[in-house]
Amino acid sequence: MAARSVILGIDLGTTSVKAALVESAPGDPSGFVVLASCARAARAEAAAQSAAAGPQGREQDVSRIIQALNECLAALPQQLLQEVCGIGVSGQMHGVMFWKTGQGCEWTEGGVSPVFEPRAVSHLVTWQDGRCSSEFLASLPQPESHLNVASGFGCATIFWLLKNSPEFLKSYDAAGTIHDFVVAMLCGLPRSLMCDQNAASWGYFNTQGQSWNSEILRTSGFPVHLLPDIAEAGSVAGRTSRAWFGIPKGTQVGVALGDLQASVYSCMARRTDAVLNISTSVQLATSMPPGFRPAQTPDPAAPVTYFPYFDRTYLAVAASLNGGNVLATFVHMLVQWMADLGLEVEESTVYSRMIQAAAQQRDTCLAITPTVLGERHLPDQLASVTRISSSELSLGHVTRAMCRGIVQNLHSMLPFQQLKEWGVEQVIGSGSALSRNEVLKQEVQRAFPFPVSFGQDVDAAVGAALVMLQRNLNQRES
Ligand SMILES: Nc1ncnc2c1ncn2[C@@H]1O[C@H](COP(=O)(O)OP(=O)(O)O)[C@@H](O)[C@H]1O
Ligand SMILES: O=C(CO)[C@@H](O)[C@H](O)[C@H](O)[C@H](O)COP(=O)(O)O
Repeated sequence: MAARSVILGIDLGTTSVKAALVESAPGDPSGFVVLASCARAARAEAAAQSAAAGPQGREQDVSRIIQALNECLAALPQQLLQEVCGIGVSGQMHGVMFWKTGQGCEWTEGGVSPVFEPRAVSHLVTWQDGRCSSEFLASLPQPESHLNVASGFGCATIFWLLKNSPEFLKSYDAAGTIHDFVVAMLCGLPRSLMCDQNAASWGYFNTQGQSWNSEILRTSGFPVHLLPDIAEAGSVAGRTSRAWFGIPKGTQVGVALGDLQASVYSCMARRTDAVLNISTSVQLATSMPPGFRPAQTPDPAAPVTYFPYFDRTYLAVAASLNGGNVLATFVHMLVQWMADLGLEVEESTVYSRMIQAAAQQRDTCLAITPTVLGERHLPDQLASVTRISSSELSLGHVTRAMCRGIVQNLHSMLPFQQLKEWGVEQVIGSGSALSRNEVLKQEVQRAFPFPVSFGQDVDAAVGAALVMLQRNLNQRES
């Protein structure tokens, strides 16, 4: 029997790590089947390594993210892992971590299979980080890019560290996103490699020229030696330097992709589809026509931005900072209040009870603007609650209003009627915050003037695998 072509897809998200094993299935309408998948919460939030980051700092412990990745791989069927012939990796964009070349990890051979553990690495400063104030961002040089620079973008964070913790930066000679780090460790790359999807999410990257604004950065004293080399999205970064959870040594590993682009790749069946991803954050994306080029002078007040996709095409994206993290903040608040009252309740219990209560509460007059993190185009618009009446304060009312508020906030960024004018005919939902929340699904279906269907909850991992699968198939045809 011919060897199977199984591809492993990985998504290193902000809240959880997902992994999926995908195989080509010519007889299936989608052309592929998901043989197995796994998700593990990373619980990686950690105190900022630089005290100057203040309460707005948002950092994650890389060893906890890798631990969640190892748990996912260990939970996948061993006999399928042995058949893996390619690995696709995606993850939370914008964030930046640092490591020492050649010392970023240590491979331990003691267990069932070699695994790598992070060693000389920093925390990951994530896309939710707010240490860069508006004043600090205004002090930075003007980029030559179609995208503005916001707090939580890799280059902004590096500029902040250069000013506030210069000694910290001197400890490292490599940088990348968490998913670039995983690819570099799996392949033993001498230098960090990054595709344009993630480079654009750092700022100071020109997608037309496919290059960093090196001169602008160098003139400002930016440590340009830390910038990763650039490679095409969908290209191969290298081959695994060891066997890994039964996956053979020498397996091809793709250059790491953005989580949004990987989700879109797995969900968008037709160009007229829009993809709504609600995970820790929210993105509503639709593809722009081939040949489309974004204006090179971005409007900081514009709620819709253009993300590089594949083959020099772009996605129009309304990217809200406030998605599942709003619900998570509410849940954490309730758990904290109950602890203050002497009661101990599991977060999972709160999620299930609040969603159940809201499902019974089909409507509410309570109105919640959920922007606890502000928005990149409106950083000072924080969350608010209006139309509060004593009869609408149940857990069901508040949860229904929160779910509705998340969707309405997105609508205020990209009016759904605009999608119709762009030729969109249906919306595909993705992301765990959506797939695990019937009330959020109801509010999405109510808000959109089109049919809405829902993908899987490991969409970015499946998308990362499909990019590698398609590459393998193209290689065989050529
Ligand atoms: N037990 C649960 N029930 C319903 N929703 C949950 C539960 N746990 C987490 N969530 C939601 O899922 C979101 C995280 O989705 P996920 O896809 O894991 O994010 P990411 O891809 O950004 O890591 C959280 O922000 C929260 O809103
Ligand atoms: O914020 C934007 C875009 O600006 C998002 O696309 C961003 O990449 C993602 O929200 C982050 O990568 C986090 O993704 P997720 O962890 O919420 O899935």
